[in-house]
Amino acid sequence: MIDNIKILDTEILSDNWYVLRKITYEYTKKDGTKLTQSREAYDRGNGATILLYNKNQKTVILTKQFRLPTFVNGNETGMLIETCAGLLNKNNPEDCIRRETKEETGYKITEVRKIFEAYMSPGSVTEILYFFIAEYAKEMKVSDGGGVEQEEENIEVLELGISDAMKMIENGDIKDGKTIMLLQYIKLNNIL
Ligand SMILES: Nc1nc2c(ncn2[C@@H]2O[C@H](COP(=O)(O)OP(=O)(O)O[C@H]3O[C@H](CO)[C@@H](O)[C@H](O)[C@@H]3O)[C@@H](O)[C@H]2O)c(=O)[nH]1
Ligand SMILES: [Mg+2]
Repeated sequence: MIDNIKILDTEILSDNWYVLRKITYEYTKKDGTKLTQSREAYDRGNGATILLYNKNQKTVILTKQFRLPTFVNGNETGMLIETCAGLLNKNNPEDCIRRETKEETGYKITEVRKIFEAYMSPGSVTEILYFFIAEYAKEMKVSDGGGVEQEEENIEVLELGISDAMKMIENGDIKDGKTIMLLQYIKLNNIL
C-alpha cells in the first residue's frame, strides 16, 4: 500500500483525441516532510510494438509513416522508420500486436514473444509500451499491409537486412526509441 502519495486534485486541461490532466498531489518525503506538487500527464492509453525477423535471410520488417510531432520538431520530411506498433484499445497486448502486425505489415503471425515493457516518456506521458518479437516468413504474408484505410495510416512496409538497419541507427536514419531498443535486443541476444 503506497501511503506517501496523496492525490489532491485532478483537472482535465484537454479532452479532445486523448486526455491531458493536471494532477496536484501531496508527496511525503523520507524525512516525513510534505511537499505539494502539480504535474501534467498526457494519457493516450497503452501500446504494443513488435520486431519481425527472419533468421535465414537475416532481415527485419519495419514501417515508415508520417509522424506530425517529429515534423514540428526537426524531422524535415516528418517520415519516421519504426517497428510495427499500435494502441491497445482495451485489447490485451498480445492480441493487439497480432492485429496491428496484420494491419500494418500484412503478415499473419502466430507465435509472439514478449521481451519487456517500458515507460517511454515517464515525465509527461502515462503510456507503458509492451515489446514483442516474432519470426516471419514469406508464406505468412496475407496482404499488402499499410494500415487501416479509414484511419488513413498510409504506412510503407520495409524489409531490411539487420546490418543495414543497425547502420541506420548510427547514421540517424532510424531515430525512434522503440525501434532502436528492439534492434539492439535482437543483436545483443544473437537472434540475428
Ligand atoms: N484524428 C486524429 N487521429 C489521431 C490522433 N492521434 C492519433 N491518431 C490516429 O490514431 C491511430 C493510432 O494508430 P495505432 O497504430 O493504433 O497507434 P500508433 O500511432 O502507431 O501508436 C503506436 O506507436 C506509438 C509511437 O511509438 C506508441 O506511442 C503507441 O503506444 C503505439 O504503440 C492512427 O491512425 C493515428 O493517425 C489525433 O490527434 N487525431
Ligand atoms: Mg501504428
